[in-house]
Amino acid sequence: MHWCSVTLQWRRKSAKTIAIDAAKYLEEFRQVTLLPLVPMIKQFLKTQKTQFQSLTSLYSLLVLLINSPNLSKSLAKPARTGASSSIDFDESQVINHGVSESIMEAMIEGIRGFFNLTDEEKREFKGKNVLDLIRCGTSFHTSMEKVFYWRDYLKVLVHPEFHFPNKPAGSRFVHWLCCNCCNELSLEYCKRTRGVASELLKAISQSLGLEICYIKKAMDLENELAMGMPPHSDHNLLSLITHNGIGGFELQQNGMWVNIIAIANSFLVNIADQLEILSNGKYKGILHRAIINKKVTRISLVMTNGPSLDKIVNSAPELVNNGINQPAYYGITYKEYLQCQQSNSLDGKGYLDCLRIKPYEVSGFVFGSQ
Ligand SMILES: O=C(O)CCC(=O)C(=O)O
Ligand SMILES: [Fe+2]
Repeated sequence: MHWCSVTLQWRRKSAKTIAIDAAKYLEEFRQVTLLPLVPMIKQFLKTQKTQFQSLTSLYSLLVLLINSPNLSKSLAKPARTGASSSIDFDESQVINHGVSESIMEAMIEGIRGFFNLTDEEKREFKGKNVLDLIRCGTSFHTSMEKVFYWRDYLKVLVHPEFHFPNKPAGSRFVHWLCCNCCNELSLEYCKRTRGVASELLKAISQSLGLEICYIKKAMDLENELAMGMPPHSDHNLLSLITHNGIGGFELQQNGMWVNIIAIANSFLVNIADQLEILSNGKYKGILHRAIINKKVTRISLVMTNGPSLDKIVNSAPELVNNGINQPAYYGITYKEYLQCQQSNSLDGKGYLDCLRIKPYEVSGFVFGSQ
């Protein structure tokens, strides 16, 4: 591919960090509506290490930013970055990279199109969790900031899975799930910039006196595997799974992902979340994922068996009312569970974690106390 043979040129330039003091901003720009400083992200950030661990190839996030047109009037002094003794990537530029000017310009225009959407239109992408697949918002972490940043952002996970907003409608910029996405601008841009990053990492390996592919190998970037399904446990009681013999069904054991080689004509049986609740945690919803590769088509049939939709699933009284064990989960209907789990991005056992009762919440009883 042509971006593999880019010649790299480095040019140093001083970096600017743009910061605006909110009070000063108010004074100078009373006519401009102030962005809400109300915390937008108060939600509990779940530990989502699994998602990081699971990504077997370069984890790429595309961050698109737009700044206020009046920004320059109230710039704080550009922050000085610390003295650098080696190449500082915040201060470097690469040219002759092979990504065409037209793609770069069209991306900039596409970004403008996204940020010109009304708040209502963007609402569905408003961010909650750091690892959301698509997340837009304002500033950086508004509930923590004394100085806030006059920028709106859109962050999308673009590799190993490609995600992109489907708005503004009709734009080449957007990701149409239903058509051949290979021609799409944003996908093309991401592929090419990832290629540039890959070349830079080779150059950096060499500059450190290491073998050319050292960083790629050390960071597992060579792996051609892609995520078929990220780590999750199933929402139901029991799942029965069968495959076309390609493998790729993986379970986590002692912190490692293990590929399960299925016996011919067998079903893989997955204990799922409702069984974990019912058994009060004696059975655990199995954390699993599916891995695919570029070469072969993988087919799986997953038969999920769950309770009735309106059934409130609680831990079985026989397992909790014996004076020793306490209920470990809040009960909700299977329907609610399903709706919540399926309308959020899959993140390990995140949703089940929300239903876990913390020891001090059980009728004032604190485990370990007399
Ligand atoms: O494709 C597979 O092997 C598993 C798919 C899966 O985990 C699911 O659909 O919940
Ligand atoms: Fe599953």
